[in-house]
Amino acid sequence: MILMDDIIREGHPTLRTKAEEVKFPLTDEVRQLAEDMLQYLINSQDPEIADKYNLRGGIGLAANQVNSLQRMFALHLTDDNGEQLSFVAINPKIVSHSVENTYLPAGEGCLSVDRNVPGYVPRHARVTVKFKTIDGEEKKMRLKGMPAIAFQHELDHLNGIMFYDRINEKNPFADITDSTPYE
Ligand SMILES: OCN(O)CCCc1ccccc1
Ligand code: NI
Repeated sequence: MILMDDIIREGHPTLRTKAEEVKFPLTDEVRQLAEDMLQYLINSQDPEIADKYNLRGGIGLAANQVNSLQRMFALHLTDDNGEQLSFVAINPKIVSHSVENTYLPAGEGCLSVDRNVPGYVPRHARVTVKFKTIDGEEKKMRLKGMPAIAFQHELDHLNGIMFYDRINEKNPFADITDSTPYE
């Protein structure tokens, strides 16, 4: 099982390296890693397991964060309608997005960042995404709200981008044009 010790922290070069397309069919090793990443999120959201293994709660986890350059990330969260989203996105792409932006008024955090970095992180309010599942199935989804924000946070990781790269340096809480806070 993935533990906090397996999650690399800022300063580790893999966080700034672009992940490579995953080849299908998946090797057993890549499949296992994908499953372990999703399991980490499920464990981290279970109070007993998280407490027992000292896991930081997360709704997403990208391969870079466990020192792998496979182009995939796991998401495990409930959307605005209470729908459970739980999947590994392999070779994910944003195929289109809204002009409108959004951001979390409380800012963002990251399992690979052991400090608070205040400021608004501008994200597309709505995204249409494509990816393959562990079983090689092509998926196309329209996301908004927290799922949209999380998908973009994870996809950034696959491109070596950290959430604070997107915060306005001069004024971290500057009004983000064309945007509505996600509250
Ligand atoms: O990359 C995953 N991660 O570091 C865990 C937190 C993910 C996250 C996603 C959206 C908004 C805030 C935090
Ligand atoms: Ni992160």
